[in-house]
Amino acid sequence: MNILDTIIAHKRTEVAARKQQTAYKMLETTAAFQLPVRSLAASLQQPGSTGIIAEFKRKSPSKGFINKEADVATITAAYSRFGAAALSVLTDENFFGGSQKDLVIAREQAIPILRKDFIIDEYQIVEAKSIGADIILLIAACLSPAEVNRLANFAASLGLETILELHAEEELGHICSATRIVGINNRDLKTFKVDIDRSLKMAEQIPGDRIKIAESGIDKIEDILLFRKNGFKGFLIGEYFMKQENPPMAFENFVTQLQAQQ
Ligand SMILES: O=C(O)c1ccccc1NCC(=O)[C@H](O)[C@H](O)COP(=O)(O)O
Repeated sequence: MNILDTIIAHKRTEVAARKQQTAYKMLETTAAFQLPVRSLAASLQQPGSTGIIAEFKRKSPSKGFINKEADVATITAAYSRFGAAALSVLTDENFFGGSQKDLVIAREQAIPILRKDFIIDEYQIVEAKSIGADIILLIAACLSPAEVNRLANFAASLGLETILELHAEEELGHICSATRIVGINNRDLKTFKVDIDRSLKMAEQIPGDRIKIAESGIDKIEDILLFRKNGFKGFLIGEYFMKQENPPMAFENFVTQLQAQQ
């Protein structure tokens, strides 16, 4: 089994247990469930948007702990204040040290929030809405095209947006009408290998009416400028900021330099 298989096997057990604990109907009663959804598509297309989707990430299977003591309120507030187009908050506990509570805290910010997790079941999408997420992620490497279609349409029925994440050409068939936003992950989730050119190699094959996001391994202004030249509107960045001694300051400096190049 590769790491992705391990994560998904664990996720199935986790979701089954949570379904026993909290019924769908209960999830729909939270205050966050009623909150208006903020659009990632709109945020990324706003003139002058940095396009940065800043990820709050304490640890990862590839790196172990990146920033064990990171404070979600402080860091997400700074990301929002200094110009992130959206936030990504990991809610997986076992492999990424995240939590649903982190997302609830980050929801104080006025920008769209991605629930970054391994979604395999409608229940997790209702959960995402119940904690205030605006966007969910569907990963082609662990879902069939029919599952992506079903889950993305279900998310849309709740008003949530979906990022469909691809890594390989064979996954292009997962794109469907409900997946308007397509991310290309430069990281192979089965081997952890990062190839920053992966997004560029696949860019041309993504239909022109989709909003393209480059994900993982981004640590330079030049990367973003090159992605933009190739039609990308969004840039998902986690580790680069989270591993710095002062993630808010690192983020502010990065955005200042980026804006100087615009
Ligand atoms: O980051 C990992 O090690 C990882 C391992 C297995 C599955 C998913 C994984 N990461 C999810 C992501 O794709 C990233 O968190 C996201 O794109 C940000 O990447 P980075 O800027 O390189 O932290």
